Amino acid sequence: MTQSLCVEDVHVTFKNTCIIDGLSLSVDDDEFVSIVGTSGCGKTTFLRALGGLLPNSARIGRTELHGSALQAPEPRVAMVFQHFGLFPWKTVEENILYGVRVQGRTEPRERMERLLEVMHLGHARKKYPRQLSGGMKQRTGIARALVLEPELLLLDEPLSAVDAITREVMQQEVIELIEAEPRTALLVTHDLDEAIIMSDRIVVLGGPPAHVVLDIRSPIERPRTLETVRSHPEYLGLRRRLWGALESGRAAA
Ligand SMILES: Nc1ncnc2c1ncn2[C@@H]1O[C@H](COP(=O)(O)OP(=O)(O)OP(=O)(O)O)[C@@H](O)[C@H]1O
Repeated sequence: MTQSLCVEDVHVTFKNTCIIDGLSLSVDDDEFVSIVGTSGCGKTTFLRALGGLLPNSARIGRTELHGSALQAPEPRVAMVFQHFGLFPWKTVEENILYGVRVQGRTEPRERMERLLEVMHLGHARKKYPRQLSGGMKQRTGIARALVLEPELLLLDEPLSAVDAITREVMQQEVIELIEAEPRTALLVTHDLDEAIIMSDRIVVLGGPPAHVVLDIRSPIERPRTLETVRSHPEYLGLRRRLWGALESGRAAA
């Protein structure tokens, strides 16, 4: 496996408060890694550091994607946000194509059509975000990131604002998308089951300040479905280990 993302000794400080204290992580090409940790430990801050969304004065350390530094938002990296981040005055189709247009790239019409189809958004392509359910908004957010074919996909609790049933359906959809089109991805989630179902590897952060408590490769191989993961003999043991690490991360903070 080739290394895709390399994070070395990253520190983030806001107004003299240390939020991330020397975090290092390397991620292989096409590896799907989940980051879990108790509320406020610094997970979103870590993703924002990778997405180039923090002022350079707030962070030090090395963040590289395929050997070149990540310091500012760039086309190689796409982020999906918890609260969708859609432009209310643009239709589904316009939202999906926004990044492509900003980058001055040729519109990948065929790719967009395929994403509209797999994300069940074809019928809603001319609708505005106010006319969509939470699930449809987030499908649009995910399609907008994937249409860019990013080298690194950052997902910040993308499914936490949708109801439990939609969440499970979308977990499966995202798994299928990633399995059909492998991609290096980091997912921040509070949900241990979501992390287990979606990931090749799970990193538990303690804090603040954020630090790695456990970094574990999943014993449950792809292809994963909700069904096969929950009935897997290693599932409960893995869940217990993650839970223990979360508790110790909180205790040490
Ligand atoms: N721009 C900022 N200025 C000052 N403090 C900040 C800023 N952004 C985040 N913080 C602080 O950094 C800490 C970590 O926040 P962060 O959102 O990264 O945690 P999190 O683990 O993602 O939390 P949650 O799971 O609740 O979303 C918090 O104490 C937060 O108040």
